[in-house]
Amino acid sequence: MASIPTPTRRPVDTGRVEHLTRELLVALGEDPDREGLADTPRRVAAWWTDFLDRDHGTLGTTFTHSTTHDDFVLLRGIEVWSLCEHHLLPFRLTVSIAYVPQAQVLGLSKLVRQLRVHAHALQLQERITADVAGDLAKAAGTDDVAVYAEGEHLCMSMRGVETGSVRTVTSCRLGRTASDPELAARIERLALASAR
Ligand SMILES: Nc1nc2c(ncn2[C@@H]2O[C@H](COP(=O)(O)OP(=O)(O)OP(=O)(O)O)[C@@H](O)[C@H]2O)c(=O)[nH]1
Ligand SMILES: [Zn+2]
Repeated sequence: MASIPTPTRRPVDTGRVEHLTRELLVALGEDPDREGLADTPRRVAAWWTDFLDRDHGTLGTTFTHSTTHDDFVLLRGIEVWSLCEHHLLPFRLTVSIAYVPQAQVLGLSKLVRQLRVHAHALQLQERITADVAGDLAKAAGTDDVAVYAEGEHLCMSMRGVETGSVRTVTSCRLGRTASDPELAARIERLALASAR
């Protein structure tokens, strides 16, 4: 499958978002000065800025892999929120991340931080899945990486086709997590278990 290019973007212009949110309220037929809405543009600008420009902390702590342990490490049940780039509505993901360490192991929390870097953006579920796998492969120096994500998209549950029960599952499997059927099956069984 062709990869989906990762877009770049500038930091949020908070003042402009505040101004435009006021305009949006007017366009929606509201009185932006009424009690209850007067502070809404400021709040909306603050949450966009916090969500998109958040500092996700230190990403790259690795440890030298000194044991004979040669099996995978798998984190499952990681919950993150992202935003659908088509409708600007949230989607919630439950994610599993697995890799087979080579010379180095990564600090476990760093896998979650890297996932949040990609989730806190205007996104596609497929792109998050692929980008997290690619970053992990680079950071850990191994191709044996698998990422599974199960998403509920509000653009499909609260509007549009209004199918609240639908979950979208995506995966990106690299190296032996795709080519070794026994390893692939063991990882997939665990990776999808938290989503059931
Ligand atoms: N592949 C993919 N599609 C997504 C994702 N999030 C939302 N979409 C889809 O983006 C599509 C946009 O379709 P359009 O026809 O342009 O927009 P729309 O008329 O609002 O579509 P409906 O949702 O069918 O009402 C929809 O089919 C959404 O379900 C995602 O993460 N990945
Ligand atoms: Zn959408």
